[in-house]
Amino acid sequence: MIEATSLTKRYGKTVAVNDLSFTVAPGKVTGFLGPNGAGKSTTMRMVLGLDNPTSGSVRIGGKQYHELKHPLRTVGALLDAKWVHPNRSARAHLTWMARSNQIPARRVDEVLDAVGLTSVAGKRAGGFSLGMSQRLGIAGALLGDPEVLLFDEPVNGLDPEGILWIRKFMHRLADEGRTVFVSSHLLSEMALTATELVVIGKGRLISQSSTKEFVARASDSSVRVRSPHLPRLRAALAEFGATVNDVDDAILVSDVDSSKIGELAAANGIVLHELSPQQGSLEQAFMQITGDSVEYHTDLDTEARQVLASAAS
Ligand SMILES: Nc1ncnc2c1ncn2[C@@H]1O[C@H](COP(=O)(O)OP(=O)(O)OP(=O)(O)O)[C@@H](O)[C@H]1O
Repeated sequence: MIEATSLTKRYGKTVAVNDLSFTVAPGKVTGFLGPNGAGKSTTMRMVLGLDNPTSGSVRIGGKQYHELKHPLRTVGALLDAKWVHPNRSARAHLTWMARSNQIPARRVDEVLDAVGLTSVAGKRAGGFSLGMSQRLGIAGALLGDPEVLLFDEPVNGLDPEGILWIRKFMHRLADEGRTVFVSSHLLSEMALTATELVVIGKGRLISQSSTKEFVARASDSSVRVRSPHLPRLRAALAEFGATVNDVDDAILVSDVDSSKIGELAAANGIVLHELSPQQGSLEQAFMQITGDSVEYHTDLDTEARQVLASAAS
């Protein structure tokens, strides 16, 4: 369990994290979502005691990082996959980490096996692909067999196979009962990976909920309706206070749900050929909810377009 309470971090005039409170529960993958510069990395660094909060606190299993007796046995993290001496082999790197943290050497082979790096364990880490480096970073995070795991943008730059591997691995760790907290600015990716979402913008909490709830709350709640009696239906809906917009051969009805539209149509003897609530995407939800909190609109718009384009292709 991770608990942040009124967490605030200032760098000079920049407020990177602003009065942020959230909890991350065990047994689930919780996504930490926000556009670039929202404060995700700063928050993760504070969880890990790498940066001190200006005010507020963050606790892991009830303790601040510096109060943990065996930090690596409580919390493991992947912040920067390339943080490895390039001439060291994967095994030598992990052995060095294990030794300096009083972790038994046999754990090295266990974690190499867990991330599928056994066959290349003797090779120079400097020659690893990004995907292999991410696996090595994850192996390092798992060395102390910790209950809590933090991953900062773990799929950045990975190919589809690497992304799928990381996603499955996160689910496996959560199924083992661990607390898995993973940051990303990739909205579609988080929809597939996380069941819970902590969403921030400009350092502030925008929402904490299940991914499903987040999408439902913000998604376009309009209903698409087709009918051979559109003028009569339009009149009945207008009387009920609904907002109606024309699209192709249908109308999009807002402010009234689909069951009410069906009842109104039946009460007026109107035939319906289609009555379909419109499902919003995580991208729409994110854009709608983050709204003004987005610091770099242009970046986010470009990014959202890319995500939507890749999802559609
Ligand atoms: N060491 C620092 N000194 C000064 N400003 C910083 C420092 N670290 C972060 N910031 C600023 O704090 C804000 C939040 O940055 P942070 O890196 O935490 O965001 P992020 O959500 O992780 O974004 P990204 O995905 O781009 O890394 C940004 O405005 C950033 O410029």
